[in-house]
Amino acid sequence: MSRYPTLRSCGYELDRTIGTGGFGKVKLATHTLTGEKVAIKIMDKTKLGKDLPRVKLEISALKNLSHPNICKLYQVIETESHCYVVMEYCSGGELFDHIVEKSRLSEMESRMFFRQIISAVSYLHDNGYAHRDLKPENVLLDREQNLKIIDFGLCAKPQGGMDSLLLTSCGSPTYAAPELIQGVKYHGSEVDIWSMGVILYALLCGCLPFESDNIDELFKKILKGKYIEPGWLSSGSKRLLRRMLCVDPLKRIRISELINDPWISLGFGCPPSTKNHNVDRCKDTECLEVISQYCEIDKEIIWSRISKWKYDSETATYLLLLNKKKYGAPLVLKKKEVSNQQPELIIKRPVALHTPGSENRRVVGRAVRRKIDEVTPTIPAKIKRNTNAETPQVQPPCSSNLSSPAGKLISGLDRVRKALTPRRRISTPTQKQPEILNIKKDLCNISTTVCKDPEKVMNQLEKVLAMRNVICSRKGFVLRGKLKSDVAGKEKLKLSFELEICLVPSMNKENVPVVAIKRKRLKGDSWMYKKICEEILNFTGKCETIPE
Ligand SMILES: Nc1ncnc2c1ncn2[C@@H]1O[C@H](COP(=O)(O)OP(=O)(O)OP(=O)(O)O)[C@@H](O)[C@H]1O
Repeated sequence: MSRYPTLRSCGYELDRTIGTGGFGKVKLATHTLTGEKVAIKIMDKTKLGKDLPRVKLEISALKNLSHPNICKLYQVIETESHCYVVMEYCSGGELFDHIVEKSRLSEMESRMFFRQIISAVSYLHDNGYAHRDLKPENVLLDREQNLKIIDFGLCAKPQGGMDSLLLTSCGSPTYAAPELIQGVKYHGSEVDIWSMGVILYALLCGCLPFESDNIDELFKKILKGKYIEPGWLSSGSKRLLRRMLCVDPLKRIRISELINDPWISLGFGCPPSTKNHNVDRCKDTECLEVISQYCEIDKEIIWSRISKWKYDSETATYLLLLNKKKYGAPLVLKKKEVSNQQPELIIKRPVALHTPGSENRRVVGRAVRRKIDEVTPTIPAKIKRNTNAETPQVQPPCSSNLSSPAGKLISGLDRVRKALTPRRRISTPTQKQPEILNIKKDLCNISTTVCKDPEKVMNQLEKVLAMRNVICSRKGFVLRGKLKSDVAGKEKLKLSFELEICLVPSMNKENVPVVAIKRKRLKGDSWMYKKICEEILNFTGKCETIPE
């Protein structure tokens, strides 16, 4: 029995947990109708307490924003106890993982990522929003290395527009602008520019400009605005960093100047795009046709419903089809076997979020109407025709080419993987074999070792972590590490992460798989995690030579 039956009845098959945040878990799932992967943020409303407004804010911001570098919202589902936010799945990991992987990025690579951040933040500011929690952990990457900003729980939309001043102090201390930590009134756009300066520094230097374990020390450093400029930085990047990390917000570079800074355009020949990007809100007749054939309802009727952008099942199906079209997948909607279950497109309407205590007669009235809606199908789909039939395929403009050299290589490796994989990984504590990676999917946060024995790598890892005072627990080939710190006599979790020993199908004649380590930060201090990962990466190169 699934722990989240609502998600199943709403047409989502849950997979593994891919993240943990302050509000709950983020799970990978499949939208069964389109077969597309999505990320679902699962929040227990009874545990949200005073954070409920933050969740409301995040949802309302995501509903208003549509930009290629902002994580897309597909659907919001609410029950009595839970709130599920279905989003675009970013399979490329956090931008932070790239810093960990490479220690620091080249100027060109940093520029490539940073231009996308500028494009998204400029769009946000143009639409009256300030993010207020920009940091590499809140910047994810999709499968094509497109950057996606997440976590809008601290964003602000000042009523009087972006020129009005804000007062709430928020964000992560290491990325916070001087005016924010002083507790004075500030402009949301200016604090975002400061955080972007910290991000650019982190990309180029692989460390933070202002750092201390002691919060008072950290604040002193931020207020002084003095940081080390490593010798490898170009004069252009140094100049730009100084303009972004300028203590006086009035002298700090503006987003319009940032877009046109010469360092930003170097090698690209033009500034980052700041076009209005609302492409997902456009009417796509091909996708509508697919839905129309599935439901046997006129396209125009369907569009009249979808264009209301309610972020219900219809919005999700439409946006996911658009997504498929973008990457050239066939536009098909899968029919579920007809049991007593409802078709996916007929789902319960989401119930509006409400703050405890705010109930009044109007809300009760709405709730009654909602109850009626819940039993009224949104699209009366006539699905009782062919049970397993699929809608006619609409050929996308460019199908993926499996006969290309890259396609052949991937399918070849896939065969090796299949030959080596005992169907599915048995994820029990007594798991005998490490997971065999699917190199088509699992590309990020993996380091290969020179060792051929998974058990030996596991033992050595445990030793390295024990030397760093990391508390480890092992389940099969997964090692969960926890680092605790003492805050005013109380033990607090500083960091938790997971390391998994996996096998990568090798391309040599013998087909002997390579032992690799897959890493994932679960919670806590990213920069502490980076230090531990650096030791692990260092160790992976020599684990054959480490004495027992
Ligand atoms: N769309 C997504 N695709 C892939 N992974 C995601 C996605 N959204 C979130 N994650 C993962 O889940 C983690 C937690 O997500 P998020 O930061 O949105 O949660 P939160 O509860 O708001 O966290 P916080 O306590 O930082 O505010 C992220 O760091 C990321 O690793």
